[in-house]
Amino acid sequence: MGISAHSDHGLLTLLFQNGVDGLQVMHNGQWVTAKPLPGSLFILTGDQLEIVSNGRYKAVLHRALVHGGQTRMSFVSLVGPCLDAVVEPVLELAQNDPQGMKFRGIRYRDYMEHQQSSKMNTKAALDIVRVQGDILTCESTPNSSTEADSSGYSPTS
Ligand SMILES: O=C(O)CCC(=O)C(=O)O
Ligand SMILES: [Fe+2]
Repeated sequence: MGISAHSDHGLLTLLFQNGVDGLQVMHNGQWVTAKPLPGSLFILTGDQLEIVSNGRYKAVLHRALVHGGQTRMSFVSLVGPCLDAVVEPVLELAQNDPQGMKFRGIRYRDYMEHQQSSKMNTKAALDIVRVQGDILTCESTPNSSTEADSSGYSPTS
């Protein structure tokens, strides 16, 4: 099974492959084949980890290619917060970052629905929460679930 370039919506993804190449990760602007070592698990960083770490941990862009002749199997387990959790950068990380808060808070369920309803397109889903231009300072940043709720975000817009 193949899948086009994307990052996963959760915190971490555990991935176990059957030994047939196909998984590639973007590294320094190039696709690199992540060779499955026998008995090993791959752990991929996801979008929620990028948000909560204020961008310190980047969600890894990855894809899977299929090869004729060999059957490739991959078992995927996504680890994420509970669906109603509002995910936002850890305050201390944002305070220590010269760029301040890089993401707005969002309910995980809304983020997931947004990502699933859009065309799988690299890491574009993160743009819905990315703070652009008007960099927020930690003092003025919505940092509670009630403020995040009133952000005007709509998963279908
Ligand atoms: O086929 C793979 O190994 C990757 C699957 C994947 O990226 C996903 O399910 O999100
Ligand atoms: Fe994935």
